[in-house]
Amino acid sequence: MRRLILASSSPRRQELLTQIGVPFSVQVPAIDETPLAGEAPPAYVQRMAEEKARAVLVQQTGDVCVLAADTSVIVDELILGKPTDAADAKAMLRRLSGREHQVLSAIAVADQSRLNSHVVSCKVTFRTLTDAEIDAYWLTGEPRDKAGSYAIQGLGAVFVQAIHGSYSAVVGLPLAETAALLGEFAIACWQNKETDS
Ligand SMILES: Cc1cn([C@H]2C[C@H](O)[C@@H](COP(=O)(O)OP(=O)(O)OP(=O)(O)O)O2)c(=O)[nH]c1=O
Repeated sequence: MRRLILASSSPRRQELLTQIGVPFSVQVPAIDETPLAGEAPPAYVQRMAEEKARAVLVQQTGDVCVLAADTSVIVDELILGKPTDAADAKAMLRRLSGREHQVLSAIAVADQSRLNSHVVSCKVTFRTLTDAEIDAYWLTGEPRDKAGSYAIQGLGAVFVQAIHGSYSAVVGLPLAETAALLGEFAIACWQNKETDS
């Protein structure tokens, strides 16, 4: 029986994969997440997801499949990852205030013979944020480990006026595309068909 490993430290990705009924174990990838000079955002997120998958795959033996993902916020042709500190987070949130931005999420699945990956784009529109709100949001702790310094699934939901595209992609794992990609590797979703919702 083929085992699936989720190469991720993100609790959101674990929850999302669990939601679609795919059994998996977790290993945390260690890679350098610095963009290359002039690297286009879709190429960057795809490379990150592929490198995370490869980093965990090389440590495995047997019939193993590895899934990894990467999420970045794109605005003004800038790639916004996780903030380095309070000032960085607040600058990101001021930049996102009152306008539309793009969220790019890449997924990669690899086994010992091949690696397939896919990039999903979603548009998110924020209402105007005040400086006081941005300060208060930073103090909640939520922005610290989130690309673009917000979480659509959390307190940051109050900033979101519109979303065009995959909600799960913004949270960190595009589920329709993940199910399809896992299917290409003979890993089915809905393996636990009981639902508590
Ligand atoms: C925009 C947005 C991002 N995020 C999260 C998803 C990702 O966990 C994180 C982006 O950073 P990533 O580098 O994609 O992932 P990560 O470092 O958290 O985890 P991994 O070990 O898999 O590399 O931002 C949200 O949770 N909600 C949001 O609305």
